[in-house]
Amino acid sequence: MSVRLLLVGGGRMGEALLGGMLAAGREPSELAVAEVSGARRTELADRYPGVQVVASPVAAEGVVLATKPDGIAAAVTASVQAGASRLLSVAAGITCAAMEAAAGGSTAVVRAMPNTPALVGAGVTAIAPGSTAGEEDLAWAEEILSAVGVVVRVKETQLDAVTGVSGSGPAYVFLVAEALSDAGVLAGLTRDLANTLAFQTLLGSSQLLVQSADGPAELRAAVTSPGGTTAAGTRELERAGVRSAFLEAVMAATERARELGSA
Ligand SMILES: NC(=O)C1=CN([C@@H]2O[C@H](COP(=O)(O)OP(=O)(O)OC[C@H]3O[C@@H](n4cnc5c(N)ncnc54)[C@H](OP(=O)(O)O)[C@@H]3O)[C@@H](O)[C@H]2O)C=CC1
Ligand SMILES: O=C(O)[C@@H]1CCC=N1
Repeated sequence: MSVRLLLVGGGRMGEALLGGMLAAGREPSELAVAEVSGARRTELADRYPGVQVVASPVAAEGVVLATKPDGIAAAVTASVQAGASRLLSVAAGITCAAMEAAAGGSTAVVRAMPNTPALVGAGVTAIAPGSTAGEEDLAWAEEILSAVGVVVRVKETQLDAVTGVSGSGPAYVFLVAEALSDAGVLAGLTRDLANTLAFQTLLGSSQLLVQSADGPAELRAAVTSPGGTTAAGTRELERAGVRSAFLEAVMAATERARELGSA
């Protein structure tokens, strides 16, 4: 009997999607994971009882491809041979045209760029259709991905930039969290206390940003008292080129996504 959804590649992103979908109420028996690593299969089977964990693709109504970009073509071929008629890839850089060529038929392809906060239902994913994918295929992808966060539709040409901003973005935020905590320790706080302050500050600021009618510049102004502590701290961030570093980071990640697609 075929499962409703097969995930090919049970690594970090694959597990984030799997965990997010289960937390959102998907039945484990609807899901299967194909994963080449035996050790990883054991981990996944232990962590997600009821989900079928296999070494290679099995028959499924739809397939989510979450291998590394250089493994996508082979995973497409294996999934189509196992009977998939609809594919959703989360791989950075790999174009719909490349996947359609590997599928070699009328398989509908949707390309997506999610991020790991999917694991806690707070992801954001951009999706774009391949040449034969229609409204039903996009709605199918949205149903899967909206279980783990916000979904937006974009043009495929925008997906490499999306990768630079939100696909890779959690890593930049975690780096900020580490740095803020390290700074607290430098200023004399214990690590536990510095972590609590840094992490809750990121969480609270994000919630304020999405709930407020004000944008980031207004919210930052509200923290910055004339002649006060925040202005003194912000001067150091500007002096160190933090704003420019973010611009360069996103451009470098966007360019790397393009390279992965042309390799
Ligand atoms: N991590 C992230 O935050 C995000 C990742 N992505 C995309 O998700 C994809 C996966 O990334 P990530 O999870 O970080 O990588 P991982 O290396 O953690 O996961 C990939 C997994 O797929 C396995 N695998 C490789 N080939 C096959 C195959 N043919 N069949 C089944 N399993 C296979 C790998 O095994 P082995 O290691 O033994 O090869 C590995 O366990 C990438 O394409 C990436 O661009 C997209 C958005 C965010
Ligand atoms: O680092 C990567 O290539 C993947 C794609 C986006 C986030 N992680």
